[in-house]
Amino acid sequence: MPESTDPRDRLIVALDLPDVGQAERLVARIGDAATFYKIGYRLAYAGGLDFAARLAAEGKKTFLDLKLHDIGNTVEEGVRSASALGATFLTVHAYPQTMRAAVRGRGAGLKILAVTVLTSYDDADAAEAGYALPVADLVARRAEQAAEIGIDGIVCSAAEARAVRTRIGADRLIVTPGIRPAGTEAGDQKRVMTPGEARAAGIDHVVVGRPITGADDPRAVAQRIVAEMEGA
Ligand SMILES: O=C(O)c1cc(=O)[nH]c(=O)n1[C@@H]1O[C@H](COP(=O)(O)O)[C@@H](O)[C@H]1O
Repeated sequence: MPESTDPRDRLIVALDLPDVGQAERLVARIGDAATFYKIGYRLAYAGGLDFAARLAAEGKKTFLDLKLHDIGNTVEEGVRSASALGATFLTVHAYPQTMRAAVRGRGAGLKILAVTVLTSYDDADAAEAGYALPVADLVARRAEQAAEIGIDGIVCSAAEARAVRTRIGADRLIVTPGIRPAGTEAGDQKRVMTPGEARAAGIDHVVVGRPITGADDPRAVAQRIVAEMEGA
């Protein structure tokens, strides 16, 4: 994908809020400081899909973070339904069967992102889930498979961005959650980097939720994150 010319597009604000009213108020407070919003299943199950379609109709970019994973037919048809919502990105888990189905169901204009290993996982969590590989190796393997299958972008930690880039080439996207401006709480995130470190590692977009949604001045935090990436 060609590089976006608007630096604000690099920041995706995760609208992990309990209802559409709160999401609307946050989007209004952030104003033109952000152009791209993620709707995950906290909001999606509370009217967020209609809200996402409205945001898209108003000219914002939207990311449906539904992390689909099911039998192929269900994923393919689910992706086909989601394609009608006017979103820019949709997530699926990076299992080969799931990724192939998502590519089959993808409509024009919708990019599929494959979630490799969640940023709340470290090696011990991966081992507990039954994986023999360390997280970095699992991310690399899934990124390679995603590229072979024709997935548009990878979700991983910024710590893996350089290794992922060598495996997926320049034309696929790297989208990284687990981003924390210096001095903010990591919370349940384990593989964390700052916005500037992530940008320097070659990511295309960062996803930031609580450091913005929980801020006294969310607009100012969004502006600082964009500026930090521009300076990186
Ligand atoms: O797919 C995602 O967006 C995602 C993948 C991942 O590995 N880790 C991760 O944190 N996310 C999402 O990114 C957002 C991060 O939120 P904060 O930790 O509040 O910044 C949440 O909405 C997560 O659901």
